[in-house]
Amino acid sequence: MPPRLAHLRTARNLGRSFTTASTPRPRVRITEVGPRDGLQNEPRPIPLDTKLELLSRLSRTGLKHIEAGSFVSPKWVPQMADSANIARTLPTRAEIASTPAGEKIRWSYLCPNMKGMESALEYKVPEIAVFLSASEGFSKKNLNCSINESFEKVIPVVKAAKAAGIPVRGYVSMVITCPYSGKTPPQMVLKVTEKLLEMGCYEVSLGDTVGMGTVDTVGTLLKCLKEEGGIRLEDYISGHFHDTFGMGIANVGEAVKWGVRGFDGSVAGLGGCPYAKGATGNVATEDLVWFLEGAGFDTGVNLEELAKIGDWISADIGRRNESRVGKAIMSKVEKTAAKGEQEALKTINEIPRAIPVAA
Ligand SMILES: CC(C)(COP(=O)([O-])OP(=O)([O-])OC[C@H]1O[C@@H](n2cnc3c(N)ncnc32)[C@H](O)[C@@H]1OP(=O)([O-])[O-])[C@@H](O)C(=O)NCCC(=O)NCCSC(=O)C[C@@](C)(O)CC(=O)[O-]
Repeated sequence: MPPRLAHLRTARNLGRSFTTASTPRPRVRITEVGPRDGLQNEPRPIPLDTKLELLSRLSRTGLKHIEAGSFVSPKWVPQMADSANIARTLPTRAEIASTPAGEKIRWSYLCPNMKGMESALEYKVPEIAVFLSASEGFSKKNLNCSINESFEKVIPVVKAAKAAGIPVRGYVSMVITCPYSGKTPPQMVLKVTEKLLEMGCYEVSLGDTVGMGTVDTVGTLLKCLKEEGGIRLEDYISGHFHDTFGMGIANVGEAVKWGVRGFDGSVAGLGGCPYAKGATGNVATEDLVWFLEGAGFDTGVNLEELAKIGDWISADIGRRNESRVGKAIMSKVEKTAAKGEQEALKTINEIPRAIPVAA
């Protein structure tokens, strides 16, 4: 059998075993980045109340890892200037501390340096993320320093977080290609990823910041991390795919094939990066959940609720809902709305939750 078909057979077999009634479906980790990555690039100021409402609604979907804000310079990213208010307010709202299943929600905040870390410590945030680049050009644009200098800045941040018992997630940006430096060598991504893991990040999220990755380039990168770096992709790597070229979900599929079990999504596909012109949002979380559930995984996320949130936030901030799955679900809701709420819900629930890959 040619290698491509052999791979399809593996996927089918996986789909079958995942959907056997007696075996629990394997879990995937989803990090919702909409309130941070999604909103940080919005040109108009978004009221704090809208952000809090978004976080509150997301907390009721089953998502348990949500990026709530960013302790960065307000001159650089004005939209995130109210992150301290968010960090101060969230712990006062007991009703959104846990998912509907009772799991504690991990609100996370970006911290580029010790000044950001001071805020994280002041507000006792549950988690932080540090972010570096695999390309020198983007490092300069995004962090105003070289890759080596950015390491010097995050080492004390990670140390301080560990001393305070705060888990740290790492990001590597421009893992495939960079608008300033060109193609990123996978070995460079490996080097930065290894350093972040050695420092003590519990996982590293690989950012295809400009969404130019394809299944081939993503596969080549993951092969390098796995085979040259010996990194256990299922435990230590998440995929952070922007959907600028419409390849996001295809790249998630490729990453799943390589064993990656963590993915970032942004509700309604909100987003872009202030220092990567033309980059659009992440893979929409609705699309991610649909795809992963369809492949036999358990995301723990209520897709209908998520679709409603995507619809609401897009309308509220005046942008297009970029989630095709979200729009499809909402059109079902609208079409059946005349029949009453119960009927509408029944129709949504008819959408297959887990489509076996083998079907
Ligand atoms: C990193 C810096 C701060 C360096 O910025 P800088 O200008 O080199 O830093 P500085 O130390 O010289 O400080 C300059 C001013 O910023 C202040 N400052 C300094 N640090 C902070 C802080 N933490 N919080 C609040 N204020 C801060 C500092 O106090 C000072 O204020 P001034 O004296 O001029 O009034 C700056 O470049 C910055 O904030 N950049 C923003 C980067 C960013 O947020 N980018 C978007 C997120 S990354 C991303 O989206 C990619 C990702 C993660 O999603 C993955 C992917 O898709 O690839």
